Amino acid sequence: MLQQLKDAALKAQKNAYAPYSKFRVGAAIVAEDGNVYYGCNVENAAFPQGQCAEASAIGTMITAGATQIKQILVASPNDDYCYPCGGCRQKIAEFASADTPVFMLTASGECTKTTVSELLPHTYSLPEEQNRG
Ligand SMILES: O=c1ccn([C@H]2C[C@H](O)[C@@H](CO)O2)c(=O)[nH]1
Ligand SMILES: [Zn+2]
Repeated sequence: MLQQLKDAALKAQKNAYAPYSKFRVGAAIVAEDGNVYYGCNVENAAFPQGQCAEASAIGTMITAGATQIKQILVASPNDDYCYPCGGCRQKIAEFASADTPVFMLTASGECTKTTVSELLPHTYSLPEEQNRG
C-alpha cells in the first residue's frame, strides 16, 4: 500500500502547476474505501490563490465520496522532506485521526513517517453540536 501511495504521489507531482515557486509537490491518500486519491499543487498569478498538493488530494477524495484519510504521503521535489504547511495540517486533521500516519518522500526515495497529532497537537475543532450536521 505504501508503494501505491508513493506511485500515486509521484504521478500527481508530474502534473504540478508551479511556474512561480518551481516547487512541484505531489500528495496521495489512502481512504476508508481502499482507494488512493492524489493531487498536486496548483499555483496562481494571484499568489494566495495557489493550492497545495494535500488540498488537491483531499478535494479529490471528498469529491469521490470518501471522507476518511487512513494514510497520506507528500512527495517533495528535492532531498528535503516536504512537511505539510500549517493550513494543510488543519485540512488533513479534519478528515483523519490523531494517529493517522503521514509519510514524506524525498526525490531520492527516502521516506519518513509521522502522525497527524505530532504535526498538529491540540487540534481545533468545533463543539460536537456544530459538527457535520
Ligand atoms: O506541503 C506542501 C508545501 C508546499 N506546497 C506548495 C505550495 C506552493 O505551490 C509551493 C511552494 O510553497 O509548494 C505544497 O503543495 N505542499
Ligand atoms: Zn499546504
